[in-house]
Order: sequence, then structure tokens, then C-alpha cells
Amino acid sequence: MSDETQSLYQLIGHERLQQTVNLFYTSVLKDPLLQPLFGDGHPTHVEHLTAFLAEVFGGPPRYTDELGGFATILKAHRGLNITDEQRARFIELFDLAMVRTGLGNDDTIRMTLNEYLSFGTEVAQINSFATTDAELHPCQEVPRWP
Ligand code: HEM
Repeated sequence: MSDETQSLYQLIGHERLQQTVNLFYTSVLKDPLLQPLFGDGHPTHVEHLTAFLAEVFGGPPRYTDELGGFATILKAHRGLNITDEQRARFIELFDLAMVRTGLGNDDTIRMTLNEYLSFGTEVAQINSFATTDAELHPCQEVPRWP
């Protein structure tokens, strides 16, 4: 496979993606602004968030095919009433985790992930406030990015 056809997922590598999500989630559960939303944490969160992001960046569609797909993440976010500060902290902690695993050393990867996180957290925030289906964000499936 030539470089042109390599997905971002391949460039990142599954293990490094999972390590980054793992560090991110550990920091979320210690964060005063975010921890109240996540409680004591969920044992499948790292696996599910990794699978979701893998699919977003061109990896296998395992989140859609095996882990409940977009409907599951939508259900998880509805009613959370995510504030602007919580949304910003989520992005900040993910970026810090990228720096710590070395993923942040690659400017293209870091910038693309941050661009996606800006979009993804906006989707999550809008859905977190939706009281009717009409108020949901129009993105209703696992997006492919970029
Ligand atoms: C790019 C943005 C985001 C993505 C890709 C994402 C993805 C996910 C996924 C995959 C799950 C697990 C659903 C399952 O069990 O399969 C989840 C759950 C959850 N998300 Fe998000 N999320 C995003 C943004 C946010 C934001 C901004 C917040 C709050 C600040 C948030 C709070 C939560 C909570 C509280 C849960 C449920 C608890 C848990 O599973 O641990 N998410 N999210």
C-alpha cells in the first residue's frame, strides 16, 4: 500500500491510539470538571472509544458493526448537558494525552485529531441538550474523518 492510501488510523497505529485513549480516560476520571459526568468510570469505555475513533480515522467499522454503533453513543450523551467548559476540557485532556504518548509529535496527526475532536465534541454537546429528536445534530452515524 502506498503512502497516499494510508489511512490516518494506519499512521497512528491501533496500539498507540488505545494508549492515548487510556491516558485520556485516566485523566478524565481525575478531572474535577469532567469526573462528575463519568462517575467511577466504565470498564468498556477505553475499548469502545478506541473502536469509535479507529472507525472515524479509516480503521475497521467495528464500533458500527459490533458495539452498538452511533445509536449507543447518542444514548450515552443525551441528557448530559455538556457545558462549553467541559467540552473544551475534553479536547484539552485528549491533546495532553496525545503529547504524552508521542502522537502529538506528528503535526498532521495532532492537527487532524484536534479538528475532529472539535467537531465530535460539538456533536456530543448538541445531542446532550436535545430534548426532542428534531434538536439532534444532523450527523447520525459514525463519521469518517478527514
Ligand atoms: C469526539 C467527541 C466524543 C466522542 C468520539 C465520544 C465517544 C463516546 C463513546 C464511544 C462512548 C461510549 C459508548 C459505548 O459504551 O459504546 C461515550 C460515552 C460517554 N461520553 Fe462521550 N464522546 C465524545 C465527547 C464527549 C464529551 C465532550 C463528553 C463530556 C464532556 C462526553 C461524555 C461521555 C459520557 C459521560 C459517557 C458515558 C459514560 C461512559 O461510557 O464512560 N463525551 N462517548
